[in-house]
Amino acid sequence: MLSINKNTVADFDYIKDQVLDSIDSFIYTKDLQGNYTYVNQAVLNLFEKSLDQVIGFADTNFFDLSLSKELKNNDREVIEKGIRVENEESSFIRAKNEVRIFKVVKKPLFDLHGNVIGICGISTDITVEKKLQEQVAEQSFLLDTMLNNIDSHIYVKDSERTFLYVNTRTADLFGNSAANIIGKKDIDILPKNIADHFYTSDKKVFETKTKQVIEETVKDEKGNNCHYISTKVPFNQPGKLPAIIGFSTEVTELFELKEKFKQLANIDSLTNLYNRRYFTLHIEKEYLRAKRYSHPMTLISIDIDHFKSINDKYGHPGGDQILIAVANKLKASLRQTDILARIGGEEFSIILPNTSIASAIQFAERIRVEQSELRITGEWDSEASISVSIGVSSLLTGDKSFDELLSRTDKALYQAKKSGRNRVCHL
Ligand SMILES: Nc1nc2c(ncn2[C@@H]2O[C@H](COP(=O)(O)OP(=O)(O)OP(=O)(O)O)[C@@H](O)[C@H]2O)c(=O)[nH]1
Repeated sequence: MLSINKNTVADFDYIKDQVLDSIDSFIYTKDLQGNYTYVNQAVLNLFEKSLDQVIGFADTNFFDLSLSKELKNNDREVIEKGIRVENEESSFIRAKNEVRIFKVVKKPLFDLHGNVIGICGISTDITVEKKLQEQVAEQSFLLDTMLNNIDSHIYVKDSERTFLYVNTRTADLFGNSAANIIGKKDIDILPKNIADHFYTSDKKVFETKTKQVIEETVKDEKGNNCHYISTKVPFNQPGKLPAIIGFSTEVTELFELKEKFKQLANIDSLTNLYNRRYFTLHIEKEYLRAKRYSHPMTLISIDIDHFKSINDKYGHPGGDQILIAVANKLKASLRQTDILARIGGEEFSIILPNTSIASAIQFAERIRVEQSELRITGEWDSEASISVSIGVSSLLTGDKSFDELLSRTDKALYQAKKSGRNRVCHL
Protein backbone atom coordinates (compact mmCIF):
# COMPACT_ATOMS: atom_id res chain seq x y z
CA MET A 1 0.00 0.00 0.00
CA LEU A 2 1.26 3.47 -0.90
CA SER A 3 1.87 5.64 2.14
CA ILE A 4 2.41 9.35 1.77
CA ASN A 5 4.04 11.19 4.60
CA LYS A 6 4.95 14.85 4.97
CA ASN A 7 8.49 14.30 3.81
CA THR A 8 7.41 12.50 0.64
CA VAL A 9 5.14 15.45 -0.31
CA ALA A 10 7.94 17.93 0.32
CA ASP A 11 10.32 15.82 -1.74
CA PHE A 12 7.77 15.60 -4.51
CA ASP A 13 7.18 19.41 -4.49
CA TYR A 14 10.93 19.95 -4.56
CA ILE A 15 11.36 17.60 -7.52
CA LYS A 16 8.35 19.17 -9.30
CA ASP A 17 9.83 22.67 -8.84
CA GLN A 18 13.16 21.47 -10.20
CA VAL A 19 11.47 20.00 -13.25
CA LEU A 20 9.34 23.07 -13.91
CA ASP A 21 12.33 25.37 -13.40
CA SER A 22 14.45 23.43 -15.84
CA ILE A 23 11.90 23.91 -18.65
CA ASP A 24 12.57 26.71 -21.13
CA SER A 25 8.85 27.43 -21.51
CA PHE A 26 7.20 29.95 -19.20
CA ILE A 27 4.83 28.27 -16.75
CA TYR A 28 2.58 30.32 -14.50
CA THR A 29 -0.72 30.52 -12.71
CA LYS A 30 -2.76 33.63 -11.95
CA ASP A 31 -5.79 34.30 -9.75
CA LEU A 32 -9.01 35.88 -10.95
CA GLN A 33 -7.56 39.36 -10.41
CA GLY A 34 -4.68 38.53 -12.71
CA ASN A 35 -2.08 38.36 -9.92
CA TYR A 36 0.55 35.66 -10.27
CA THR A 37 0.21 32.74 -7.86
CA TYR A 38 2.98 30.64 -9.39
CA VAL A 39 5.81 31.22 -11.91
CA ASN A 40 8.70 28.96 -12.88
CA GLN A 41 12.31 30.12 -13.12
CA ALA A 42 11.99 30.92 -16.84
CA VAL A 43 9.33 33.58 -16.02
CA LEU A 44 11.56 35.11 -13.34
CA ASN A 45 14.42 35.27 -15.81
CA LEU A 46 12.18 36.89 -18.40
CA PHE A 47 10.89 39.52 -15.98
CA GLU A 48 14.35 39.85 -14.38
CA LYS A 49 12.65 39.67 -10.93
CA SER A 50 12.79 37.45 -7.86
CA LEU A 51 9.87 35.25 -6.82
CA ASP A 52 8.59 37.67 -4.14
CA GLN A 53 8.68 40.51 -6.71
CA VAL A 54 6.32 38.52 -8.96
CA ILE A 55 3.95 36.47 -6.80
CA GLY A 56 0.91 38.59 -5.93
CA PHE A 57 1.67 41.09 -8.66
CA ALA A 58 -0.25 41.61 -11.90
CA ASP A 59 0.95 41.73 -15.53
CA THR A 60 0.95 45.50 -15.65
CA ASN A 61 4.21 45.36 -13.68
CA PHE A 62 5.95 43.19 -16.25
CA PHE A 63 4.33 43.99 -19.59
CA ASP A 64 3.33 47.18 -21.34
CA LEU A 65 -0.29 46.10 -21.70
CA SER A 66 -1.10 48.82 -24.23
CA LEU A 67 1.29 46.96 -26.55
CA SER A 68 0.24 43.48 -25.38
CA LYS A 69 -3.42 43.31 -26.34
CA GLU A 70 -3.70 39.55 -26.93
CA LEU A 71 -2.43 38.76 -23.42
CA LYS A 72 -5.40 40.45 -21.70
CA ASN A 73 -7.90 39.15 -24.26
CA ASN A 74 -6.71 35.55 -23.91
CA ASP A 75 -6.77 35.72 -20.08
CA ARG A 76 -10.31 37.17 -20.14
CA GLU A 77 -11.51 34.48 -22.54
CA VAL A 78 -10.16 31.67 -20.30
CA ILE A 79 -11.69 33.11 -17.13
CA GLU A 80 -15.03 34.26 -18.52
CA LYS A 81 -15.74 31.23 -20.70
CA GLY A 82 -13.88 28.67 -18.63
CA ILE A 83 -12.22 27.30 -21.78
CA ARG A 84 -8.75 26.37 -22.97
CA VAL A 85 -7.18 28.93 -25.30
CA GLU A 86 -4.32 28.22 -27.64
CA ASN A 87 -3.02 31.29 -29.40
CA GLU A 88 -0.12 33.56 -30.24
CA GLU A 89 0.67 36.59 -28.10
CA SER A 90 2.91 39.42 -28.96
CA SER A 91 3.87 41.20 -25.72
CA PHE A 92 6.13 44.05 -24.77
CA ILE A 93 8.39 42.90 -21.91
CA ARG A 94 9.34 45.81 -19.68
CA ALA A 95 12.55 44.20 -18.39
CA LYS A 96 13.82 43.43 -21.87
CA ASN A 97 12.39 46.60 -23.42
CA GLU A 98 11.30 44.63 -26.46
CA VAL A 99 8.41 42.76 -28.00
CA ARG A 100 8.49 38.98 -27.76
CA ILE A 101 6.13 36.59 -29.50
CA PHE A 102 4.80 33.59 -27.57
CA LYS A 103 2.86 30.51 -28.41
CA VAL A 104 0.54 30.22 -25.40
CA VAL A 105 -1.72 27.56 -24.01
CA LYS A 106 -3.94 28.91 -21.23
CA LYS A 107 -6.41 26.85 -19.22
CA PRO A 108 -8.83 27.72 -16.47
CA LEU A 109 -8.08 26.48 -12.90
CA PHE A 110 -11.10 25.12 -11.04
CA ASP A 111 -11.85 24.62 -7.34
CA LEU A 112 -13.42 21.38 -6.04
CA HIS A 113 -16.88 22.70 -6.97
CA GLY A 114 -15.98 23.45 -10.56
CA ASN A 115 -15.71 27.22 -10.14
CA VAL A 116 -12.99 29.00 -12.07
CA ILE A 117 -10.45 30.34 -9.61
CA GLY A 118 -7.68 31.39 -11.94
CA ILE A 119 -5.68 30.43 -14.98
CA CYS A 120 -2.68 28.29 -15.70
CA GLY A 121 -0.50 29.05 -18.71
CA ILE A 122 2.42 27.69 -20.62
CA SER A 123 4.05 30.10 -23.05
CA THR A 124 6.87 29.32 -25.45
CA ASP A 125 9.00 32.08 -26.90
CA ILE A 126 8.76 31.82 -30.70
CA THR A 127 10.17 35.29 -31.44
CA VAL A 128 13.19 33.97 -33.35
CA GLU A 129 11.12 31.40 -35.25
CA LYS A 130 8.51 34.05 -36.12
CA LYS A 131 11.16 36.50 -37.26
CA LEU A 132 12.70 33.78 -39.41
CA GLN A 133 9.27 32.93 -40.82
CA GLU A 134 8.67 36.61 -41.57
CA GLN A 135 12.08 36.87 -43.20
CA VAL A 136 11.43 33.78 -45.29
CA ALA A 137 7.97 35.09 -46.26
CA GLU A 138 9.46 38.50 -47.10
CA GLN A 139 12.24 36.94 -49.17
CA SER A 140 9.82 34.61 -50.86
CA PHE A 141 7.53 37.57 -51.69
CA LEU A 142 10.50 39.53 -53.01
CA LEU A 143 11.71 36.58 -55.07
CA ASP A 144 8.20 35.89 -56.39
CA THR A 145 7.77 39.55 -57.34
CA MET A 146 11.11 39.57 -59.13
CA LEU A 147 10.63 36.23 -60.87
CA ASN A 148 7.09 37.05 -61.97
CA ASN A 149 7.90 40.50 -63.29
CA ILE A 150 11.17 39.76 -64.99
CA ASP A 151 11.07 39.75 -68.79
CA SER A 152 12.16 36.10 -68.94
CA HIS A 153 10.64 32.67 -68.73
CA ILE A 154 12.07 30.99 -65.64
CA TYR A 155 11.49 27.36 -64.77
CA VAL A 156 12.94 24.46 -62.84
CA LYS A 157 12.61 21.00 -64.37
CA ASP A 158 13.98 17.67 -63.16
CA SER A 159 15.66 14.92 -65.18
CA GLU A 160 12.30 13.14 -65.55
CA ARG A 161 10.97 16.26 -67.29
CA THR A 162 8.73 17.29 -64.38
CA PHE A 163 8.32 21.02 -63.78
CA LEU A 164 9.25 21.95 -60.20
CA TYR A 165 8.72 25.66 -60.72
CA VAL A 166 7.52 28.07 -63.40
CA ASN A 167 7.17 31.83 -63.15
CA THR A 168 4.02 33.62 -64.29
CA ARG A 169 5.51 34.48 -67.68
CA THR A 170 6.25 30.83 -68.39
CA ALA A 171 2.77 29.82 -67.25
CA ASP A 172 1.26 32.48 -69.55
CA LEU A 173 3.37 31.23 -72.44
CA PHE A 174 2.12 27.69 -71.89
CA GLY A 175 -1.45 29.02 -71.56
CA ASN A 176 -1.91 27.43 -68.14
CA SER A 177 -1.61 28.38 -64.47
CA ALA A 178 1.64 27.80 -62.57
CA ALA A 179 -0.27 25.60 -60.10
CA ASN A 180 -1.43 23.40 -63.00
CA ILE A 181 2.01 23.12 -64.52
CA ILE A 182 4.11 22.41 -61.41
CA GLY A 183 4.31 18.68 -60.82
CA LYS A 184 3.50 17.83 -64.45
CA LYS A 185 5.88 16.68 -67.19
CA ASP A 186 6.69 18.97 -70.13
CA ILE A 187 5.14 16.44 -72.53
CA ASP A 188 1.84 16.70 -70.62
CA ILE A 189 1.82 20.48 -70.94
CA LEU A 190 3.39 21.23 -74.34
CA PRO A 191 2.96 19.83 -77.84
CA LYS A 192 5.32 16.84 -78.12
CA ASN A 193 7.59 18.39 -80.77
CA ILE A 194 8.12 21.55 -78.69
CA ALA A 195 8.61 19.60 -75.43
CA ASP A 196 11.16 17.34 -77.17
CA HIS A 197 12.90 20.35 -78.70
CA PHE A 198 13.36 21.91 -75.23
CA TYR A 199 14.37 18.58 -73.73
CA THR A 200 17.23 18.17 -76.21
CA SER A 201 19.06 21.10 -74.63
CA ASP A 202 17.92 20.14 -71.09
CA LYS A 203 19.57 16.77 -71.65
CA LYS A 204 22.83 18.45 -72.56
CA VAL A 205 22.89 20.12 -69.11
CA PHE A 206 22.21 16.78 -67.36
CA GLU A 207 24.91 15.05 -69.41
CA THR A 208 27.62 17.70 -69.15
CA LYS A 209 26.59 19.00 -65.70
CA THR A 210 27.53 22.45 -66.96
CA LYS A 211 25.67 25.60 -67.89
CA GLN A 212 24.45 25.78 -71.48
CA VAL A 213 23.50 28.89 -73.43
CA ILE A 214 21.33 28.03 -76.39
CA GLU A 215 19.49 29.92 -79.09
CA GLU A 216 16.07 28.33 -79.48
CA THR A 217 13.51 28.95 -82.20
CA VAL A 218 9.94 27.82 -81.66
CA LYS A 219 6.81 28.40 -83.71
CA ASP A 220 3.95 30.04 -81.83
CA GLU A 221 0.30 29.04 -82.24
CA LYS A 222 0.03 31.39 -85.26
CA GLY A 223 3.02 29.73 -86.91
CA ASN A 224 5.35 32.68 -86.35
CA ASN A 225 8.95 31.99 -85.43
CA CYS A 226 9.80 33.02 -81.87
CA HIS A 227 13.48 33.27 -80.98
CA TYR A 228 14.79 32.71 -77.47
CA ILE A 229 18.16 32.91 -75.77
CA SER A 230 18.07 30.24 -73.08
CA THR A 231 20.51 29.75 -70.25
CA LYS A 232 20.16 26.42 -68.46
CA VAL A 233 22.14 25.66 -65.32
CA PRO A 234 22.35 22.42 -63.32
CA PHE A 235 20.49 22.43 -59.99
CA ASN A 236 21.25 19.49 -57.74
CA GLN A 237 19.84 18.91 -54.26
CA PRO A 238 20.82 15.97 -52.07
CA GLY A 239 18.30 13.15 -52.21
CA LYS A 240 16.44 14.64 -55.16
CA LEU A 241 16.54 14.07 -58.90
CA PRO A 242 19.00 16.28 -60.77
CA ALA A 243 17.26 19.35 -62.12
CA ILE A 244 17.92 22.41 -64.24
CA ILE A 245 17.03 26.03 -63.76
CA GLY A 246 16.20 27.62 -67.10
CA PHE A 247 16.05 31.29 -68.03
CA SER A 248 14.66 31.92 -71.50
CA THR A 249 14.36 35.43 -72.86
CA GLU A 250 12.41 36.11 -75.98
CA VAL A 251 14.58 37.99 -78.46
CA THR A 252 12.32 37.76 -81.53
CA GLU A 253 12.21 41.54 -82.05
CA LEU A 254 15.94 41.89 -81.51
CA PHE A 255 16.63 38.91 -83.74
CA GLU A 256 14.49 40.35 -86.53
CA LEU A 257 16.08 43.76 -86.08
CA LYS A 258 19.53 42.18 -86.29
CA GLU A 259 18.52 40.33 -89.45
CA LYS A 260 17.13 43.56 -90.89
CA PHE A 261 20.32 45.46 -90.09
CA LYS A 262 22.35 42.65 -91.61
CA GLN A 263 20.21 42.87 -94.72
CA LEU A 264 20.35 46.66 -94.83
CA ALA A 265 24.12 46.52 -94.69
CA ASN A 266 24.04 44.35 -97.81
CA ILE A 267 21.27 46.03 -99.78
CA ASP A 268 21.36 49.03 -102.09
CA SER A 269 18.61 51.34 -100.86
CA LEU A 270 17.62 52.68 -104.31
CA THR A 271 17.22 49.44 -106.27
CA ASN A 272 16.94 46.90 -103.41
CA LEU A 273 19.62 44.83 -105.13
CA TYR A 274 22.66 43.59 -103.24
CA ASN A 275 25.32 46.27 -102.84
CA ARG A 276 29.06 46.24 -103.61
CA ARG A 277 29.89 45.06 -100.05
CA TYR A 278 27.74 41.93 -100.41
CA PHE A 279 28.99 41.39 -103.95
CA THR A 280 32.64 41.50 -102.83
CA LEU A 281 31.98 39.02 -100.00
CA HIS A 282 30.19 36.63 -102.32
CA ILE A 283 32.48 36.76 -105.27
CA GLU A 284 35.30 35.60 -102.99
CA LYS A 285 33.15 32.75 -101.63
CA GLU A 286 32.05 31.68 -105.10
CA TYR A 287 35.60 31.93 -106.41
CA LEU A 288 36.91 29.62 -103.63
CA ARG A 289 34.07 27.13 -104.18
CA ALA A 290 34.59 27.09 -107.97
CA LYS A 291 38.35 26.58 -107.45
CA ARG A 292 37.86 23.77 -104.91
CA TYR A 293 35.41 21.79 -107.04
CA SER A 294 36.85 22.88 -110.41
CA HIS A 295 33.47 24.29 -111.38
CA PRO A 296 33.09 26.99 -114.01
CA MET A 297 32.18 30.46 -112.85
CA THR A 298 31.40 33.51 -114.93
CA LEU A 299 31.05 37.18 -114.20
CA ILE A 300 28.96 39.71 -116.08
CA SER A 301 29.44 43.49 -115.82
CA ILE A 302 26.62 45.71 -117.10
CA ASP A 303 26.85 49.48 -117.54
CA ILE A 304 24.04 51.75 -118.79
CA ASP A 305 25.16 53.72 -121.83
CA HIS A 306 25.34 57.50 -121.70
CA PHE A 307 23.66 57.65 -118.36
CA LYS A 308 24.96 61.16 -117.85
CA SER A 309 22.79 62.30 -120.81
CA ILE A 310 19.82 60.39 -119.36
CA ASN A 311 20.22 62.32 -116.11
CA ASP A 312 20.50 65.54 -118.10
CA LYS A 313 17.32 64.71 -120.03
CA TYR A 314 15.09 63.37 -117.24
CA GLY A 315 16.68 65.01 -114.22
CA HIS A 316 18.36 63.12 -111.35
CA PRO A 317 15.07 61.77 -109.88
CA GLY A 318 14.10 60.58 -113.37
CA GLY A 319 17.52 58.93 -113.65
CA ASP A 320 16.81 57.15 -110.33
CA GLN A 321 13.51 55.82 -111.67
CA ILE A 322 15.28 54.50 -114.75
CA LEU A 323 17.91 52.80 -112.57
CA ILE A 324 15.09 51.09 -110.61
CA ALA A 325 13.42 49.92 -113.84
CA VAL A 326 16.73 48.54 -115.18
CA ALA A 327 17.37 46.76 -111.84
CA ASN A 328 13.89 45.19 -111.80
CA LYS A 329 14.28 43.92 -115.35
CA LEU A 330 17.69 42.43 -114.52
CA LYS A 331 16.26 40.77 -111.41
CA ALA A 332 13.50 39.18 -113.48
CA SER A 333 16.07 37.61 -115.81
CA LEU A 334 18.06 35.81 -113.09
CA ARG A 335 18.29 32.14 -112.14
CA GLN A 336 18.05 31.29 -108.45
CA THR A 337 21.76 30.79 -107.97
CA ASP A 338 22.83 33.99 -109.75
CA ILE A 339 23.85 36.93 -107.61
CA LEU A 340 23.00 40.36 -108.94
CA ALA A 341 24.39 43.53 -107.36
CA ARG A 342 24.49 47.23 -108.07
CA ILE A 343 28.15 47.91 -107.64
CA GLY A 344 28.28 51.56 -108.68
CA GLY A 345 26.12 54.43 -110.00
CA GLU A 346 24.84 52.89 -113.23
CA GLU A 347 26.89 49.71 -113.08
CA PHE A 348 25.64 46.22 -112.21
CA SER A 349 27.34 42.84 -111.89
CA ILE A 350 26.09 39.28 -111.95
CA ILE A 351 27.96 36.29 -110.55
CA LEU A 352 26.95 33.16 -112.44
CA PRO A 353 28.12 30.08 -110.51
CA ASN A 354 28.49 26.82 -112.45
CA THR A 355 28.14 28.63 -115.76
CA SER A 356 30.35 28.31 -118.82
CA ILE A 357 31.42 31.35 -120.82
CA ALA A 358 29.25 30.25 -123.78
CA SER A 359 26.03 30.14 -121.71
CA ALA A 360 26.98 33.40 -119.99
CA ILE A 361 27.45 35.17 -123.35
CA GLN A 362 24.01 33.94 -124.44
CA PHE A 363 22.53 35.13 -121.18
CA ALA A 364 24.28 38.52 -121.48
CA GLU A 365 22.95 38.93 -124.99
CA ARG A 366 19.43 38.21 -123.76
CA ILE A 367 19.88 40.87 -121.05
CA ARG A 368 21.14 43.38 -123.58
CA VAL A 369 18.10 42.87 -125.80
CA GLU A 370 15.65 42.93 -122.88
CA GLN A 371 17.15 46.18 -121.61
CA SER A 372 17.05 47.80 -125.05
CA GLU A 373 13.36 46.87 -125.34
CA LEU A 374 12.53 48.46 -121.98
CA ARG A 375 10.14 51.37 -122.23
CA ILE A 376 10.19 53.40 -119.05
CA THR A 377 7.41 55.79 -118.16
CA GLY A 378 7.58 58.48 -115.54
CA GLU A 379 6.98 62.16 -115.02
CA TRP A 380 8.09 62.92 -118.52
CA ASP A 381 6.23 63.00 -121.82
CA SER A 382 7.66 60.22 -123.95
CA GLU A 383 8.78 56.71 -122.91
CA ALA A 384 12.43 56.54 -121.90
CA SER A 385 14.62 53.82 -123.34
CA ILE A 386 18.19 52.84 -122.67
CA SER A 387 20.91 50.52 -123.84
CA VAL A 388 23.57 48.68 -121.92
CA SER A 389 27.13 47.56 -122.61
CA ILE A 390 28.15 44.22 -121.15
CA GLY A 391 31.49 42.58 -120.34
CA VAL A 392 31.69 38.82 -119.76
CA SER A 393 34.55 36.73 -118.49
CA SER A 394 35.01 33.28 -116.94
CA LEU A 395 37.36 32.01 -114.29
CA LEU A 396 40.52 30.55 -115.83
CA THR A 397 42.56 27.72 -114.37
CA GLY A 398 45.58 29.97 -113.97
CA ASP A 399 43.72 32.72 -112.06
CA LYS A 400 45.43 33.39 -108.73
CA SER A 401 42.58 35.41 -107.27
CA PHE A 402 39.11 36.62 -108.14
CA ASP A 403 40.67 40.04 -108.88
CA GLU A 404 42.00 38.63 -112.13
CA LEU A 405 38.47 37.64 -113.12
CA LEU A 406 37.16 41.06 -112.10
CA SER A 407 39.73 42.95 -114.09
CA ARG A 408 39.16 40.77 -117.21
CA THR A 409 35.41 41.47 -116.99
CA ASP A 410 36.09 45.21 -116.63
CA LYS A 411 38.32 45.06 -119.70
CA ALA A 412 35.58 43.26 -121.67
CA LEU A 413 33.10 45.97 -120.61
CA TYR A 414 35.55 48.67 -121.66
CA GLN A 415 35.82 46.99 -125.06
CA ALA A 416 32.03 46.94 -125.40
CA LYS A 417 31.95 50.67 -124.65
CA LYS A 418 34.87 51.44 -126.97
CA SER A 419 33.45 49.45 -129.83
CA GLY A 420 30.20 51.42 -129.95
CA ARG A 421 28.17 50.44 -126.80
CA ASN A 422 24.89 48.43 -126.72
CA ARG A 423 26.88 45.23 -127.12
CA VAL A 424 28.35 42.24 -125.31
CA CYS A 425 32.13 41.63 -125.31
CA HIS A 426 33.92 38.78 -123.61
CA LEU A 427 37.46 37.89 -122.66
N1 LIG B 1 20.19 59.48 -111.21
C1 LIG B 1 21.31 58.92 -110.76
N2 LIG B 1 22.46 59.12 -111.41
C2 LIG B 1 23.58 58.54 -110.97
C3 LIG B 1 23.57 57.74 -109.80
N3 LIG B 1 24.84 57.31 -109.59
C4 LIG B 1 25.61 57.84 -110.58
N4 LIG B 1 24.86 58.58 -111.44
C5 LIG B 1 25.24 59.29 -112.61
O1 LIG B 1 25.61 58.39 -113.64
C6 LIG B 1 26.40 59.10 -114.56
C7 LIG B 1 27.50 58.23 -115.04
O2 LIG B 1 28.19 58.90 -116.05
P1 LIG B 1 29.51 58.43 -116.69
O3 LIG B 1 30.30 57.59 -115.72
O4 LIG B 1 30.21 59.62 -117.29
O5 LIG B 1 29.10 57.47 -117.81
P2 LIG B 1 27.97 57.53 -118.88
O6 LIG B 1 27.41 58.91 -119.05
O7 LIG B 1 26.98 56.48 -118.55
O8 LIG B 1 28.74 57.15 -120.18
P3 LIG B 1 29.23 55.72 -120.58
O9 LIG B 1 29.25 54.86 -119.38
O10 LIG B 1 30.59 55.96 -121.13
O11 LIG B 1 28.28 55.22 -121.61
C8 LIG B 1 26.91 60.35 -113.82
O12 LIG B 1 26.31 61.49 -114.36
C9 LIG B 1 26.47 60.15 -112.39
O13 LIG B 1 26.11 61.37 -111.75
C10 LIG B 1 22.35 57.57 -109.09
O14 LIG B 1 22.24 56.90 -108.10
N5 LIG B 1 21.24 58.17 -109.62
